[in-house]
Amino acid sequence: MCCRQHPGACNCPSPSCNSLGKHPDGKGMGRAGRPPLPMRGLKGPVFQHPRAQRAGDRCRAALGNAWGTDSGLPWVDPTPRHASRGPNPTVGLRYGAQRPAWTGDGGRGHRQAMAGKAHRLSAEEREQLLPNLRAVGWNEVEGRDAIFKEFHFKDFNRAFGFMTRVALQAEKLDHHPEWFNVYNKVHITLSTHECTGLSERDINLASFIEQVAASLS
Ligand SMILES: C[C@H](O)[C@H](O)[C@H]1CNC2=NC(N)=NC(=O)C2=N1
Repeated sequence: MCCRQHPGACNCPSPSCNSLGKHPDGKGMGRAGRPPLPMRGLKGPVFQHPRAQRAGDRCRAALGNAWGTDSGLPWVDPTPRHASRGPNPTVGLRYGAQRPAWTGDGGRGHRQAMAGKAHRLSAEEREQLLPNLRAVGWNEVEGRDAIFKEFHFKDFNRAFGFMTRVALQAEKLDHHPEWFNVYNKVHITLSTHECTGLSERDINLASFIEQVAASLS
């Protein structure tokens, strides 16, 4: 079948019709007659911010300030742990504000957003932000102002897929993890060179990493 209007063996009148399901009227069905799959990846409901009113508003509300909310508090996804989207609550969310699609400027804006001088998190900021990360397995590194987490995946493909997604975002943010991979394990350390310690950038990247890991588990 090439499309719904031409079920059975492909016998469309058009020579351009092929097994990819391109209908002669130009309305390609995508995958051999089936409707296109919904967008996979990070655009799903996991990003739904509690203050987003419509589906298209995902996390726009997180643009408010550095901590992702107007209240000054970090945002934690209220979805319970047992819910189907995965085991981890969402921490932070500032990275959402840096997605190029939302800045509408091809990503320059979010790079600029990262360009301001990074500062080491204050004691108050740490009190506010680190418990959320600790709750999902991030720990402070002994003898260094950094956070660390070990991720385990089903196999190498998933581990490498995870790293690829994180790498692309890291490059966009101009903020890169220190990491180690062997087969299905990925160890990640986050710290900011610029201020020789933990900054908001690490919290944001950790938050993004959590989302990616949750989407793959
Ligand atoms: C020159 C370049 O912008 C800087 O070295 C960026 C690149 N990636 C980075 N990654 C991390 N983790 N911390 C930084 O301060 C940092 N700075």
